[in-house]
Amino acid sequence: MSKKILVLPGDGIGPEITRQARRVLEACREAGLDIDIEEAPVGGAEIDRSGVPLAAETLEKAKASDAILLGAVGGPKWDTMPDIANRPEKGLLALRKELNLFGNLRPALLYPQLVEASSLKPEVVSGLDIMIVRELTGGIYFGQPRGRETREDGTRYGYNTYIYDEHEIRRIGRVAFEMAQKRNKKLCSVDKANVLEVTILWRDIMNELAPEYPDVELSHMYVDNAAMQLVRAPKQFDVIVTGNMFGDILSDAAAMLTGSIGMLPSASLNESGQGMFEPCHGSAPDIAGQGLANPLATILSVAMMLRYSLDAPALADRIERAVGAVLDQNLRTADIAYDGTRQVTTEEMGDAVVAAFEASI
Ligand SMILES: NC(=O)c1ccc[n+]([C@@H]2O[C@H](COP(=O)([O-])OP(=O)(O)OC[C@H]3O[C@@H](n4cnc5c(N)ncnc54)[C@H](O)[C@@H]3O)[C@@H](O)[C@H]2O)c1
Ligand SMILES: CC(C)[C@H](C(=O)O)[C@@H](O)C(=O)O
Ligand SMILES: [Mg+2]
Repeated sequence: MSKKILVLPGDGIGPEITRQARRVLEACREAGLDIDIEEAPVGGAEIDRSGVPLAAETLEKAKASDAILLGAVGGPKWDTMPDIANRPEKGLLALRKELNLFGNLRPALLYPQLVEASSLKPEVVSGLDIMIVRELTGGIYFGQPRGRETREDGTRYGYNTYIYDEHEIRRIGRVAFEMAQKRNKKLCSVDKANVLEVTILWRDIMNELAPEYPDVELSHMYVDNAAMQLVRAPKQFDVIVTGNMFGDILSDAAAMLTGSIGMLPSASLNESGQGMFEPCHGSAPDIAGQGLANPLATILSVAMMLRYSLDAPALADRIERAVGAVLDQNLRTADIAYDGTRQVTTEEMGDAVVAAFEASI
């Protein structure tokens, strides 16, 4: 039976980058992948259409899909909406929560052709290959109580709750240990256990899991130090596991090691292997509609979809090789261009990846 793919372009550069990624998906269909592709609005685009960031019928379609490809949501047009619970980002968070996509994989891999595009020295980043495993459906993003209120004396205050229970920590811990087993067998758990009780529990649970994975070397690091180490000596890391908010921040920092935020794909998975695949970056309103956006993070997210949700690892390899081939041809979107390379538009980059994909076997 055909696998169902739901494409949610979203806002800003979302439609531009998903258009190119969808072409790669269609090239996979030509190559024999049995898929049906459907598209729906989400985020600001859906607010403009129906008043809410995620329509009930889109959520139902998402639940019934084998995999979802999402561009990005949000933008200045909706940033002043007073009710944060109805902003574009809420559509994305609701999808993650409703589909129970707790396991977020964010691989920061430096293509050797992009060593010079990174803002760090070549010797610091060359050969970089890190996997950040971010917990995605809990922590301070979803903890209750939360709100903004005003005291009797007129002082306004806001609050959120940073909470994890041991089951949530254990299940993301297992994802990370298993990932480390398939890689270089080093796992660094990032927390703030010197200050926050919730992360003392996080550290305890990681330590409790460790004996089940004797081949994996577990270490712990405070998040402030981890941010520093990521730019000082990133190659010390293999797999990093951390909570929702720390993972959000550290993955953007890791993105720059790979040359650009436009290079970092992601997979968000639930226990049954269903997944949502999206670039780590946002809707980039500053460059939207100008053909400047790098579609490679989204295209590489399609590769992750094939590997993690559609059981088509050979096609995933083929997409990743096609991206390498395009970089070998010296083609670069603006964010990764430098002297001696040829700057291309979002669409030209898509053309080149599709051509390289079709030319390979
Ligand atoms: N997953 C998502 O949907 C997601 C993720 C992050 C931010 N957002 C939303 O996006 C909006 C903008 O957020 P922001 O500016 O903080 O972050 P952003 O990631 O959208 O942009 C940060 C910077 O990186 C650049 N950039 C991002 N993606 C790029 C690409 N593919 N190619 C070239 N350059 C790229 C942008 O031009 C900008 O200068 C906000 O509304 C935010 O909430 C959405
Ligand atoms: C848009 C926002 C809700 C989202 C997050 O914070 O998770 C984004 O920054 C990301 O990294 O996917
Ligand atoms: Mg983010």
